[in-house]
Amino acid sequence: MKLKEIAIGYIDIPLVTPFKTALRTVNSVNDLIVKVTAEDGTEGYGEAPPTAVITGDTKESIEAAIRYYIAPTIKGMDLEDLPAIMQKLEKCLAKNTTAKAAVDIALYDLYAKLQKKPLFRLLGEKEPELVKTKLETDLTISVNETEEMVRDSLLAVEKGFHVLKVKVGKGGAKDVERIREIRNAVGKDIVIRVDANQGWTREEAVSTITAMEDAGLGIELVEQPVSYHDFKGMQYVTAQVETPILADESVFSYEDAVRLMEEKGADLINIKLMKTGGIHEAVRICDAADQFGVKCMIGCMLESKVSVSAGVHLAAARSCVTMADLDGPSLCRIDPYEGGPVYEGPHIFLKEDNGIGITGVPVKFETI
Ligand SMILES: C[C@H](N)C(=O)N[C@H](CCC(=O)O)C(=O)O
Ligand SMILES: [Mg+2]
Repeated sequence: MKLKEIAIGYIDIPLVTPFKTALRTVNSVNDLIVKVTAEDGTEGYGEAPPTAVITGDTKESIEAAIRYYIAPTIKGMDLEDLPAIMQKLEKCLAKNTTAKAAVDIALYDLYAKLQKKPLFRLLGEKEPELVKTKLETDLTISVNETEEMVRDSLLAVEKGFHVLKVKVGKGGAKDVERIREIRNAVGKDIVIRVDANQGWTREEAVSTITAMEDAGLGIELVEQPVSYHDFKGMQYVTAQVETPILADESVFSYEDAVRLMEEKGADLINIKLMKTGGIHEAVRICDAADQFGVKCMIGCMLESKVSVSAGVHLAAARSCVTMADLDGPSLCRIDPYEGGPVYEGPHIFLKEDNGIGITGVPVKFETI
């Protein structure tokens, strides 16, 4: 069966509240959606969020990569030979991981549908007895003035979330105050993970995390304390503090992940499909994490339910994935799609529908 057609369109979904990190502020999810169609009319969907501050990929660069490089390279290829398509996708242009991820996800969705299997069952064939059918995601608390963050944290707990991913990285001493006040408000049973999004220097990271430890704030982990450039800084912070360090912006590829695990640049890895260029490379990172005995998070950018669902399927399929930061759909004001994993507060339920499970995508597509 050949890949007959590739089409693109856009979705624009307002957020419940502005999303604020040490790197950016965003008010809506404005993403490119990809549709791939097989000769028999079966369709697969993918999504590309332009997260320029992390991946370097903009709306314009994503569209150009798919329109002028990826689509002409893979159109007409044999869908039964997915590895061959993935190799062409990887090699037709360097970097551009977001555009590659959107197409990779759409192809996996289509491939699993043609195999008549849910994607998580297909990806979980290595260890079928360990496949999960239910996940729990955290909810992100944007970085703001402390009072607002406390209010948002209490609201999240009221909605049933047990794990908060609190954005910091805007002044070490202020960050300790933010976490202290949130801990006082939510109590000791709520899990707090902290994401600095590269906002600290090495020294600031160590003093800030140590202050949180000394104050007994019970932090589960700290994500990406220093710049993604600063590998030695990641090693330094990981060695100096007790709290586990999770690498996010430092790890895009399999090679990044292996170096980090070999050279102790972090204790844990946040795998995001938009950094890896899709499921294909993310699976390789999971295989490496299995070998090193390192636990992973599957995370997302600010994305809606098409691509986040692909992350959900991968998280369900692999036992090295013990943490989910897959709250994109929870941050959106509406869910415009039909089908896909079911979100109920913090819980995500996998269904046995073929592929990713998304059936209705309200987007005006242009065939390219
Ligand atoms: C949305 C997710 N919970 C998250 O916080 N992801 C960020 C990057 C999001 C973005 O800027 O689009 C992260 O883990 O750093
Ligand atoms: Mg992060």
